[in-house]
Amino acid sequence: MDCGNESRSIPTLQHSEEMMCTSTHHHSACSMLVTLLYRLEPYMDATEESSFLQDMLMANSLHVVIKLHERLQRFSTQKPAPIQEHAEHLAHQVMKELHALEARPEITELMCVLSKPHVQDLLAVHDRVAQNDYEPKLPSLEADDDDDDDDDDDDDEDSVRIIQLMKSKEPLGATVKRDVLTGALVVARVMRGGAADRSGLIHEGDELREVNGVPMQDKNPEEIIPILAQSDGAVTFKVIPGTKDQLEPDDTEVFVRAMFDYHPEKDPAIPCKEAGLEFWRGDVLQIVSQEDDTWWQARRIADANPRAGLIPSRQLQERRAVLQRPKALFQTSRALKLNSEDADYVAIHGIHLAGLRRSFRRSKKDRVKRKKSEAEIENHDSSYLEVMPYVRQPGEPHRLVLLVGPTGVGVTELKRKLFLSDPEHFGVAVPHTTRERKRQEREGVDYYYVSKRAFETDILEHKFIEYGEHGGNYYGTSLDSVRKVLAESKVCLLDVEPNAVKLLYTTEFKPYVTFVKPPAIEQLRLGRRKAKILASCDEAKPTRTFMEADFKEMINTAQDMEDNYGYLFEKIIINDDLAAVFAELRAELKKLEKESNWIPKIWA
Ligand SMILES: Nc1ncnc2c1ncn2[C@@H]1O[C@H](COP(=O)(O)OP(=O)(O)OP(=O)(O)O)[C@@H](O)[C@H]1O
Repeated sequence: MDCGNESRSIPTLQHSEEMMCTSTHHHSACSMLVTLLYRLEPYMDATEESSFLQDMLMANSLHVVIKLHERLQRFSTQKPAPIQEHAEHLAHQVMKELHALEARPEITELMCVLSKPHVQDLLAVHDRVAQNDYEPKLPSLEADDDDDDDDDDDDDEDSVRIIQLMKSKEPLGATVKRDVLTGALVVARVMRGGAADRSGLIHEGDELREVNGVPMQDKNPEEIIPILAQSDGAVTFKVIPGTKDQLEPDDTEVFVRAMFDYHPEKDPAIPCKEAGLEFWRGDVLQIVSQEDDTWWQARRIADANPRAGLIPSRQLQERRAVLQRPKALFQTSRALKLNSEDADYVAIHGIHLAGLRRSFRRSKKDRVKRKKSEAEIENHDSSYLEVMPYVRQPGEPHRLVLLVGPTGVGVTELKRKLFLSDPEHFGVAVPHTTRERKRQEREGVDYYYVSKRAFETDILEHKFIEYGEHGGNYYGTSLDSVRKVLAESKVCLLDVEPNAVKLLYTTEFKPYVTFVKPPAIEQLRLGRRKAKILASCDEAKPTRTFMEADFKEMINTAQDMEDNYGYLFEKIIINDDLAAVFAELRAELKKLEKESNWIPKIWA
């Protein structure tokens, strides 16, 4: 090989490398090929041979194979751990969600990719590998003639079934109990989507005779767990099939929002703690089986795990709720007296936020004062609320955004910030008043000015969401003023007392109820040092700085609100760092407008 040849071949290779090399590993593969070519060149006597070899070694496919080989080599020492074990189920859920969204090119493309058989197979294989669901091989089944010699009962041999399952990392997904009548150990429940269910071989009511050759006659249900734990790979069950009908295929589409927290390990009544499903208030659950009146089977939709868990049925939970004594009646907000002039609260950049005017806000507080004697505890759903996915269609009004919180927590501040962030997009309902219009004010912008008689007629006709009296005048927010904002295709921001939420809990408004919660008292002391609240009735000035008692009352009222109305709250935000909370709420509202969200089924 002469120098001329060398200087020709190497640049060609380098040119090829630039097109393909994306990693240092690949670079080493390319250098290896260059070296190989270089070493072989002295043994080649024809240009044809040389160019054939060069072509072969330069082929893209060869480089890709080498690159793959190098990657795999790396993983042979690193052993990557799966991020999650149920990719197939997750892809299925994603497809369902995408289906509900409006068709955009990227959505269509993703759906197309996810529905390709080879992508689905790839995900299935991924899951099997992630769950170690591939080894060892099932041993061949021995004839059970010998075993039957030991049986001291005279069951019909044909009815005994031998089942082998491969044990992977996931639990079997079945519970067992002792049959009180026969004393036999039977399969009490097969958890939907679990290993036993997917095998299709174990059914509720099957009698367990042996597990891995160990007779079950004298065993307690708990004693099976160590036997299963000891078994490595295949688990053999000898069962007598029960008479119970087999489970229907899993096609239930019942979704609920949980109204309470549930921790199975703390529930003494659950038949099997390990089979329980933990959840928190607000979680959306898919109910996959309601066969048992007391214990349902459900999955949390946010989980990728397809195996269902046990949860208390609606019936059970409501019975439990009735037995619990209601907490102290809802404490009303601080009493206020009509001692300040009727001043604007906000007039920034020429934007008057009528819904934030101090006189109006005070009237709301007075209204609360008047209603103090009314019990705020209502009969409410204390278990599950059936929900369904919802995506706003183009042209449809936005969901009404309701902000609820104890006095001084920052509801008005958040509403103001949201409105000012995009006055074209957000709107605030214009309130009604019976007081005189001031010179600088405009009808329908600052207030709707109406007579006392007209206001009282509207009260009787239930036109107000809330109303109150302040300085001898009525103030109130009407349903129509909210409708007006929605009709302008704006997101209507409204803060109401929690007892008014129910009035708006309709298909028309589809309210998104956000509860603004105070942080711990230490944070309040620190963060609200300079903040001002509306003063109480016996104070000369209309606003003043927070006092210790304000913080305590805020926290107590928030707790009462959560206890009594928490079932209505779709979002809870803790108003600590104002800028962060505002950003979170803004992002949440954006998501609400674009993505699928869960709404009560009764709004359908
Ligand atoms: N996260 C926060 N950090 C510090 N100050 C805050 C925060 N949120 C609100 N504030 C301030 O606290 C005060 C009370 O807030 P705001 O007026 O919004 O209360 P509110 O919930 O509307 O109660 P009310 O209806 O009784 O007026 C205001 O001065 C406001 O700027």
